[in-house]
Amino acid sequence: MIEVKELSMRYGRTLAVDDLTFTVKPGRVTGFLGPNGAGKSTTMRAVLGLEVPAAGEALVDGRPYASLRRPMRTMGALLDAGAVHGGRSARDHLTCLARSNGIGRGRVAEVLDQVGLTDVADRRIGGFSLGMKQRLGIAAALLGDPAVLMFDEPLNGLDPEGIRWLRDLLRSLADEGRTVLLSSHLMNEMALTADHVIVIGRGRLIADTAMNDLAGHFQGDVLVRTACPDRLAAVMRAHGATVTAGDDGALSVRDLDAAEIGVLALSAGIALAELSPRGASLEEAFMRLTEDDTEYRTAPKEAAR
Ligand SMILES: Nc1ncnc2c1ncn2[C@@H]1O[C@H](COP(=O)(O)OP(=O)(O)OP(=O)(O)O)[C@@H](O)[C@H]1O
Repeated sequence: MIEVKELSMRYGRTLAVDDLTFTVKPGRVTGFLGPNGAGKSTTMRAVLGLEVPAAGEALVDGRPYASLRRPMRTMGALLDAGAVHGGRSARDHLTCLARSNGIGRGRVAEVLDQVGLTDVADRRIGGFSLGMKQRLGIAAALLGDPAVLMFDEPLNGLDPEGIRWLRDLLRSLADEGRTVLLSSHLMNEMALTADHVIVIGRGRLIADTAMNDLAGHFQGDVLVRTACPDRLAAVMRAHGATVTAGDDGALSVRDLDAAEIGVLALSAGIALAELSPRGASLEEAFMRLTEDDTEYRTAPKEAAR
């Protein structure tokens, strides 16, 4: 379990993380989402004890990471796949890590196999692609067989096969009862990968919710077709709707629901050819969540459900 409690982090005058509280629970894949600069990496660095909080704390299995007796056996993390010594082979890199953390050599071959790097294990890391370095970083995180795993943007640099592989790996780690946290600024990637999502913007919590519920919290639009679109649009606008006309003459209507639109059309004597409520897409939900932090801060948190 990872607990972030009332955490604030500063870089000079920048408040990178602002009174952030959330818990990452075992047995599921939790996505950590937010636009660029939202504070995801800074929060993860705080969890690893790499930065000192201005306020609050971050705990791994109830303790600060720095105070863990055998940290690699408790939590594995990948923050920056590029931060490895290019002159070594993948096998040497993992063997050094294993030795300095009291982990048996046998684990090196196991994790190389788990991430699909066995065939290139004796090549210099300097010649690895970003995707291969991501796999190596994930192997290092898995080395201590930890119950908690945390990855910063692990999908970056992976090809479609690599992305599928990582999704399956994260799923199986969560199914084994481990705590899995991964960050991304891409909603669609996360939608396929995570069960639960924590969304932050400008260092503040915006949502902490099941992935399936995210789009449900946002009303989509209503698609309306009629032979008199201009007249109907004017009537709906007069009743507070936001109306956009598509190229095909269909109207996209927000701020009125389908029943209200039906009543307005009837009272104006306008026949409708189609009236279809449409749900918001996850991408749309994410954009709307993060476009204005304060407006959407009332998005449901898990504790309130
Ligand atoms: N070392 C640093 N020195 C100064 N400011 C920093 C530093 N690291 C991050 N910041 C600032 O802190 C804020 C949060 O950055 P952070 O990298 O944590 O965001 P992020 O959500 O991980 O973004 P991205 O998706 O772009 O990686 C940003 O305003 C960023 O400019």
